[in-house]
Amino acid sequence: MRYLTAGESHGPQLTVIIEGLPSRMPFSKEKVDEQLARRQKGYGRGRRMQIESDQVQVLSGVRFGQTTGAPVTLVIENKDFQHWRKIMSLDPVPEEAEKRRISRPRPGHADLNGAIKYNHRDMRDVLERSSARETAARVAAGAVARQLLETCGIRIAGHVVSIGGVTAQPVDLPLEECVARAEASPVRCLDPEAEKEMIRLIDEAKKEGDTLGGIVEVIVEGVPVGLGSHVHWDRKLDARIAQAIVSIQAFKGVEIGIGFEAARLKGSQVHDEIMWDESRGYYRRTNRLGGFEGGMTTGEPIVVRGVMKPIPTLYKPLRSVDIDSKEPFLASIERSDSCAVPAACVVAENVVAWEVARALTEKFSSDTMDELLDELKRYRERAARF
Ligand SMILES: Cc1cc2nc3c(=O)[nH]c(=O)nc-3n(C[C@H](O)[C@H](O)[C@H](O)COP(=O)(O)O)c2cc1C
Ligand SMILES: C=C(O[C@@H]1CC(C(=O)O)=C[C@@H](OP(=O)(O)O)[C@H]1O)C(=O)O
Repeated sequence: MRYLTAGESHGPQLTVIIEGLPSRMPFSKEKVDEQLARRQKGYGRGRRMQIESDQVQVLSGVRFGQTTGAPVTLVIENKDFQHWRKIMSLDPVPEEAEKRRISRPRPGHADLNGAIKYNHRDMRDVLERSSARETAARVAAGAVARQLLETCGIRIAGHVVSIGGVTAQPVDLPLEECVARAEASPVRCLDPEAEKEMIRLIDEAKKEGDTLGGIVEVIVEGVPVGLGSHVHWDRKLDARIAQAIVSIQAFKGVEIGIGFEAARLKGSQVHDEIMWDESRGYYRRTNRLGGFEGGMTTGEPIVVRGVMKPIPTLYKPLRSVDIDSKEPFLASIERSDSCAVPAACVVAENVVAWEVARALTEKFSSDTMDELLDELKRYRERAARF
């Protein structure tokens, strides 16, 4: 399974082409739209989210509620495009291009590196594609992968662990309860006390023209043992998930299970003892390693965390240099979010869903959904008897 995304933040639309899905997989446009709507929510977002109401148009690969096995094309309209027609024109509009040219790169954004690399004197040509608007397309692809996982009995949830240094107390709840609590929280946080403080901090940062980052956690339950492989670096599923997380705009770090904490603990405090009983087969007494050993799933829940830096566009801008005059200036101000951690949590869930679904289709015959389900069932039985 693979996909490509295309589209600019203020261009007419985003496009995703997904290739390699099994045929005869149940496909619901509503379920994709549901994930897109979740991504648009979250306390701390800017005015753009009031303009957009993301929904997919399904242009290929689906018929009568099922995939056909052909590439699936999804399109998401940028409603904001109507305000940017001149600025995003395909034809030359020299006076407009000069008037709206961005020459003051924002620290922390792709502006300057991208302008030098692609030789653009107008940094909008970089900004438009580096923008996290593209995450809508990735969530759409992930939402399709999620439907594959659902059919295989694999469930996924995400929540916000911290914002601006305020950390939620850990909770030990069934997955469904986590989902319900996260959905009800404006910051997708499971701890009501931390939630209040996070909201206060976001308001404060916004008032000061500043921004906040944080940490999100994604949990996947019901995965069979042995997805991914120890035999080669680019088949390790934990590594693929790490790449998927760090590829989300503004994500700077990733932890699997206890992650960085493992550095200060002894082996006896880190590794998960192996147990067996008649009803469960093999299982781990604990799950500190977040469901992975040797790049393969252990069958315990996958637990992965991602660290998001604060949004780089500041209403109280940092110093930068104008690329025309080379004079110091305050960086450009673009309309912006003050905290997008809750929204990014939904992105993280969906990019993880994609990687797990891809690993499933690599392990099992997956031309058709029936073959995949059949092999998965037999494999689960074999693993239990092993
Ligand atoms: C959901 C989401 C929303 C974002 N919103 C903004 C924003 O409004 N303004 C901004 O400057 N950066 C925003 N970012 C982050 C930038 O897109 C990102 O920092 C930039 O592309 C540079 O990439 P890097 O931080 O990964 O190096 C957002 C990121 C995500 C995941
Ligand atoms: C459009 C989205 O996020 C955008 C991501 C983003 C950035 O620089 O990454 C900057 C902002 O764009 P704008 O200036 O148009 O408001 C965000 O709104 C979205 O998430 O759908």
